[in-house]
Amino acid sequence: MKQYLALCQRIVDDGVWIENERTGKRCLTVINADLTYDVANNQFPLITTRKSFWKAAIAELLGYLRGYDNAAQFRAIGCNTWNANANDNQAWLNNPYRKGEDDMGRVYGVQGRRWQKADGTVIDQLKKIVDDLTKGIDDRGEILTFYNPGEFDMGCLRPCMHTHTFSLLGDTLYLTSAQRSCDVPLGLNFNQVQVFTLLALMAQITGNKPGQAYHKIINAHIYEDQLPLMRDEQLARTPFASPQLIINPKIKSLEDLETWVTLDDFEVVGYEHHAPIQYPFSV
Ligand SMILES: Nc1nc(=O)c2c([nH]1)NC[C@@H]1CN(c3ccc(C(=O)N[C@@H](CCC(=O)O)C(=O)O)cc3)CN21
Ligand SMILES: O=c1ccn([C@H]2C[C@H](O)[C@@H](COP(=O)(O)O)O2)c(=O)[nH]1
Repeated sequence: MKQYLALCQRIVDDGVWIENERTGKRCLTVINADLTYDVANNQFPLITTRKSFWKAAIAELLGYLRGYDNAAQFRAIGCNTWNANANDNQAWLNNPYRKGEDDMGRVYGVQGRRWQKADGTVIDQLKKIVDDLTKGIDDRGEILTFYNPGEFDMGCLRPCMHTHTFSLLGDTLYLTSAQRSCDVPLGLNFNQVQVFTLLALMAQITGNKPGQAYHKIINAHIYEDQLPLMRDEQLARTPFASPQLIINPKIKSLEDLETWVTLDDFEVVGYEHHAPIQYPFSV
């Protein structure tokens, strides 16, 4: 939590105003932030200086791992975060690849589970990684990447947290997640939860112990219309201690994640938080 607040404060103190053409808004921006989450000791990095809707963040991650490509699929498992990008962005609405209401196109999990090869076959990146880690193999290329420049024009948004690299030292699993662009008040609140949960889940289903998760962010920003709430409200609050994430131990395989897992299989204990803050969202 302290590292999150330190990043917010750094943006407020040292950020540079940058015009963003896609959203038509200015963002206060810094370059490069490195966050570390202690998954080994279950220090769940949930924001405590406002109420965090962590279940939606885990649902979003679950949708990525399942290869979802439609905002209705995300809604069905308890996540509303893709409605606006799928249905309210004019550039995507005009895009001939958009297949209709709620379609997100070839983003995130589509690339992770069904990366299209030139010969017509597909690559399931996640399955290869799970199979290797289960056998104790780290070939130094256990990389799940959603970043496919050849298909950017076929999706509603380029992936922000785009590459997850897994590493094994003995039977301890590490994760390094790379993010090119980060909406710190809204997106990072979710992304921290996702990096932590991804390592915890992958360790659990591959029979390894979780170690640390490293989250590397390139462009970290606060949109102009979010700044007063962050500077004057959220940053004035004193954080509480980290809660813990409890994952149903019956989740034992990738197939479990794909088939029966729901948000009821995740629980947070010891979550003390301040009042909610509703930040404006930019499409
Ligand atoms: N401008 C922008 N920021 C983002 O963080 C973002 C995008 N766009 N587009 C793609 C996804 C969607 N994400 C989102 C979208 C909405 C919320 C959001 O509204 N969160 C609220 C409440 C969520 C709820 O009630 O479930 C929050 O207070 O955190 C968070 C992340 C993250 N990503
Ligand atoms: O997981 C996510 C997804 C998106 N974001 C934010 C970062 C930016 O504010 C926008 C994406 O805009 P681009 O113009 O494509 O950079 O969404 C996030 O923080 N986390």
